[in-house]
Amino acid sequence: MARVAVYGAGSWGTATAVVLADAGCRVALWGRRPELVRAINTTRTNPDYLPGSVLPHAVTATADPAEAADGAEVAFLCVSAQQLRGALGTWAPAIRDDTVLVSLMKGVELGTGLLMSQVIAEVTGAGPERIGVVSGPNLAREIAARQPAASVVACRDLTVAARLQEILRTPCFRPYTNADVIGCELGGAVKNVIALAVGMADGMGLGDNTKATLMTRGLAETSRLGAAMGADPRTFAGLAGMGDLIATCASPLSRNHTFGANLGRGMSVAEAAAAMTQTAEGVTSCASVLDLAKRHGVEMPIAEAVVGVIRAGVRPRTAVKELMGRAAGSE
Ligand SMILES: NC(=O)c1ccc[n+]([C@@H]2O[C@H](COP(=O)([O-])OP(=O)(O)OC[C@H]3O[C@@H](n4cnc5c(N)ncnc54)[C@H](O)[C@@H]3O)[C@@H](O)[C@H]2O)c1
Ligand SMILES: O=P(O)(O)OC[C@H](O)CO
Repeated sequence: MARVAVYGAGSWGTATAVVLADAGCRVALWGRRPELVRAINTTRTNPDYLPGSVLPHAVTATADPAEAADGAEVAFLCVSAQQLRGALGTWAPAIRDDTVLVSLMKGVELGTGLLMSQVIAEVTGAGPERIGVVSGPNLAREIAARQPAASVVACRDLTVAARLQEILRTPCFRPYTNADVIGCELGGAVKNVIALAVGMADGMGLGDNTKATLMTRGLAETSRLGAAMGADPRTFAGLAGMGDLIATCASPLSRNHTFGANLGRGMSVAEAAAAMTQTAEGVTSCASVLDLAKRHGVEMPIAEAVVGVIRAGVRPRTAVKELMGRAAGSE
């Protein structure tokens, strides 16, 4: 039985712990707050982040990073993207040098423009053969309810990706391997920004043509940035690209979509933020995605429009007018 650790007992960390337990692993789930750890171990649920889902007995929560790391072949990391660097700094001393480190996150670090795999490499000094990523159309509540879904496990070393595939595979969760770590991470980070835009369109009462346009042109922006960063263009047609974009933009369960819809209905950014109890990663990462685009000389007009709404108080209707008023182009 493989022993694994999941650092971060939020909604996705907890849902991933369920998948890993179903796949036959013994799972240590690290949580920051001792009272939540106690509640998880006594009620077998995570009342704050995944209420209603019963956790398998193979999942044990702990607030001690060393206890979580003990004997772990893989450490899955899952806090909000801007918290990773600080949190990993406290976990890393407890984690063995041969433990594979896997990001479950979908964001870009503000200021540095680093993807989560790059933050992991910088903080721990681990090489690419020890760093993986899981990304795909995986809304936590659906995964925890064991609805059939697929995802991508990426690592530059395909032997490691294949091991991660084995560790995560269940009758309901089907991971595919990929060596394109950057493409998978970009797909996940940028779709959050596009889901904010689609949510705004929904909130404004706009219809399916508008949303299909945002999703398709959003994927074009993602692919352009990916090409500039050395990603494999095929990744964006797969589960970590188009797949995740569709799930997030279409689902009322998506926090990014919900945040955008609240803005589209007329809430201010502060009001929309106050209405959230969980991470809507695109709200912060939109600025770092746009920053990355500028560094690579890539045009990302939808991401720019989202940053305008979130950071500069542009009204969603004005942002739509500006996008439609851009110079005509070719596909
Ligand atoms: N929820 C999903 O459906 C889903 C699916 C796939 C990927 N993701 C990605 O997973 C990441 C986390 O999302 P989530 O849904 O689990 O968020 P969440 O808001 O449900 O949970 C965030 C967790 O991070 C912890 N945390 C925050 N700051 C911390 C710090 N400084 N130190 C330690 N822990 C800290 C919180 O206590 C909480 O447990 C995001 O990048 C998100 O895009 C989420
Ligand atoms: O709820 P969201 O918007 O963070 O999206 C969750 C997952 O990333 C969907 O794959």
